[in-house]
Amino acid sequence: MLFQVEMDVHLPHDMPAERADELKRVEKARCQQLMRDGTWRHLWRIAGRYANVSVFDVTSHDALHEILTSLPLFPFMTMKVTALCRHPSSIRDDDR
Ligand SMILES: O=C(O)C[C@H]1C=CC(=O)O1
Repeated sequence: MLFQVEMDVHLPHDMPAERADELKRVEKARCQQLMRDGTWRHLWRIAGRYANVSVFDVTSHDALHEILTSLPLFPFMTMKVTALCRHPSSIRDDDR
């Protein structure tokens, strides 16, 4: 099951820089682990914002919820989730 997830990051302005850097470091490691295993299919920065648009490939809604809520930056992000389905004109076999 594919889902588009738009994530907006809102780190508190008074968060110490070392704490923010550490959160970003562990978030990056987790993200790249999920990308390597095929769960986090796409990751794009939204130009001009501390936000991304991502595509996740998961087995269930519950699996997506578990992944998103366990991200290190989850407490500091707002997320918008959109279910995706195959477009009839797509030429990509893995778009499902
Ligand atoms: O930077 C972001 O968009 C937030 C988050 C998503 C991947 C990652 O490494 O951090």
